[in-house]
Amino acid sequence: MCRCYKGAIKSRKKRKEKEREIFAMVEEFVPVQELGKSLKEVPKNYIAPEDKIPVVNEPGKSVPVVDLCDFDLSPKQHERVVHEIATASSEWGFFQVINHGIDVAKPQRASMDFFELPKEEKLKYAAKEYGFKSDGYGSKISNADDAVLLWRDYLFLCTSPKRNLDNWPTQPPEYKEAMSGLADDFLMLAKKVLGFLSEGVDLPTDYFEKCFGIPNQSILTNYYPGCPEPDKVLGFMPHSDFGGLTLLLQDGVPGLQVLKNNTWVVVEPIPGAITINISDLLELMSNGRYRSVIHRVQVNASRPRMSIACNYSCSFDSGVAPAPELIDEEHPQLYKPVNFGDYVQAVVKKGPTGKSYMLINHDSKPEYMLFQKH
Ligand SMILES: O=C(O)CCC(=O)C(=O)O
Ligand SMILES: [Fe+2]
Repeated sequence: MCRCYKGAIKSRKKRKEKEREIFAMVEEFVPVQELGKSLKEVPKNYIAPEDKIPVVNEPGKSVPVVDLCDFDLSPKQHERVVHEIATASSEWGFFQVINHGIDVAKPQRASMDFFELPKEEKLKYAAKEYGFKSDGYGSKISNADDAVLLWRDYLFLCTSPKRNLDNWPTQPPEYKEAMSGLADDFLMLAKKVLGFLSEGVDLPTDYFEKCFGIPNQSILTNYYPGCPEPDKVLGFMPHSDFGGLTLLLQDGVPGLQVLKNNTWVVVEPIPGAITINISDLLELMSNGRYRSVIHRVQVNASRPRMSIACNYSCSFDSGVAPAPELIDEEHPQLYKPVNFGDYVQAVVKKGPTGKSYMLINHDSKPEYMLFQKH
């Protein structure tokens, strides 16, 4: 056996060991939905650090809304959409789309019906691993000891390249069909948006889609129960998304906030709209032209809130690098190429806090640093 082959086996083994440690088995958990029913005070391990950043919700300061006109776009409208999406993605990292042609009511109803099932029924689908590798119902995403617990339960589904429908809930009966339909619709919409984003930086329409290759897509449904002390906890800690592009359905209850000029801006829940945000890989691929921005979720005293977040990224063994076409004297290379699997492991190990890691040092060791450009 040649030396490099032995070396490859050894490093594959090491990587598997590392993965096992990070994506460790999930211990039994109490759904937050159950805690919320019985407690008058929140347990200590859910109390989030105090945040001094003010919240603004003024008219005129809100995430841009882009009208997709059911994709019946004249060349002029097409140009407008490209311009609006590219501007929003570099200034906000977030935008909402309306008239996108996707039926969002069915998957939202089916998901809410799932979370309203008795605890015993939901626990049949309890996630077996932390992180973003196995389908299932759970509450904790990271196994880091110091990760603050979120006032949130979730249902995670892998939807591309493989969909293991046998693992998906059988209740409510229409769940699988509704969510599988949403996954297909979101794949199509994500590809169209990637086309607009490519054109927005003068690259061929299929440029970013090709960079992602066969998409790795997942759907994370977040359920934020009403909370006896909503000001002490967070539904989601401030974080940036680690994938390429996130497509999100809100349910009409406010809660999502995005960081803009050091203030939290509420992302208004527009009925039927889809919120889209640039995630870390696309910031990296676009060499910083598009920004993966920090956001968080606040919870309510009495009303639960539900969101459905769909992550579009590349396969775990892909390497991702800034587009050479977007590097020149005026725009020096800001990021080091990264292996997506390593990147996700680093994020899961740390838990969803702060700006995710971006590889910015220029040697070849996979060393992740907190990225602090913005
Ligand atoms: O619940 C929301 O509105 C946002 C959730 C989120 O940020 C995420 O799933 O990454
Ligand atoms: Fe997020």
